[in-house]
Amino acid sequence: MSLRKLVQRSLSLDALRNMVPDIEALALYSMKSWGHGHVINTYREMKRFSFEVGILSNFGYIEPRLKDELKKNYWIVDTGYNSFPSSIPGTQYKKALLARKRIGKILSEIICERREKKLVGRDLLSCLLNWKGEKGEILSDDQIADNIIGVLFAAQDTTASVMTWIVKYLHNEPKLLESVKAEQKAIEKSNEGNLPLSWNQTRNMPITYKVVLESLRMASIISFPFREAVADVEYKGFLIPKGWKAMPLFRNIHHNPEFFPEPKKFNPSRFEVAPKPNTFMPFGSGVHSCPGNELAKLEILIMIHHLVTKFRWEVVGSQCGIQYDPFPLPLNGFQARYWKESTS
Ligand code: HEM
Repeated sequence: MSLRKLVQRSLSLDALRNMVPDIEALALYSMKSWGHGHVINTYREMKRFSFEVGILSNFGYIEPRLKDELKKNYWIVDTGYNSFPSSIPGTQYKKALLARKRIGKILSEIICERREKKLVGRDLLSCLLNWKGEKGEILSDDQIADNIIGVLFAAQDTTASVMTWIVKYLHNEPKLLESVKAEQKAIEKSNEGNLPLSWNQTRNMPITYKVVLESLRMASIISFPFREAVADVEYKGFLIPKGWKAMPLFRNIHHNPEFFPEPKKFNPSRFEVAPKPNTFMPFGSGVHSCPGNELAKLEILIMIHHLVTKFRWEVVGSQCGIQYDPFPLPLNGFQARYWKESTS
């Protein structure tokens, strides 16, 4: 089985079904400190949540001590990976390189324990540990660590920036927020306010789901993927010679009025009709399309459920502007004050 298939399997609908209670617990835990009216950087909070979900899907359970170590070092890598590459001690880049080495050691410890105790699960690490190539070859600890870090990286900032945009879009559209709230309150009520969300409930949130799709379109946080023509390609009378780099601009396609009328308008109801093939590709397309798309949507829906049923929020400072981190984000990570719904 190819490595990609392995990642796909660990993130399949079947695997995700069992993760709903754990993701919900992580969402509630992440929102624990909200609601006191102090200013919160929404993006930073969403990053904490998406990181926790990433850890869950990669490892299932890991010892709190190792998780804390992993978290601490991952944040150092996160701060430094995009900084000026310098090996001078004390620079962000150098610190990130050292943290990456420490992550390798932490992962080796986790891998060693799993191998010794013969622990098996459906998480990505278990799948990687059990992987056998066509000739019976297995993955080295380094290869496993690279894959784990790659998936953690692909999972965190992407999902966190989409969630931040959603909070902003809902804030800008009070009527829409009311409809989403009504949908989610009805679910909460049917659970008598304290039962956990079920898988079926997460698959039956039509208004909220359309908000997620429209946010993915509007924000188009991955503007384009990198591709290379593997053969000469003729496209609309132009020749793209074999070996040339090509960048399909998803953002332009998602904002083309021919496919999405009034593209600058946030209008989830446009998704009542399925978009034409190859006009809506927030998770890419083809052999390298995102294997984490269902997990991303699931955690976003769970986050929205608790956000709108438990909190109200007010933006702090300017609402306009975008920053790149490297994905597009509302300026300053959407700073807002959050209050518990029941309190004034
Ligand atoms: C809203 C959140 C997310 C968005 C918008 C997103 C989008 C994308 C896009 C556009 C690609 C590139 C596809 C291409 O090159 O054609 C991609 C690749 C990838 N994504 Fe995501 N992603 C998200 C969340 C996740 C999550 C939660 C995971 C894992 C848990 C994940 C794992 C991956 C991996 C492993 C790849 C590389 C696939 C390959 O090269 O074969 N992503 N993602």
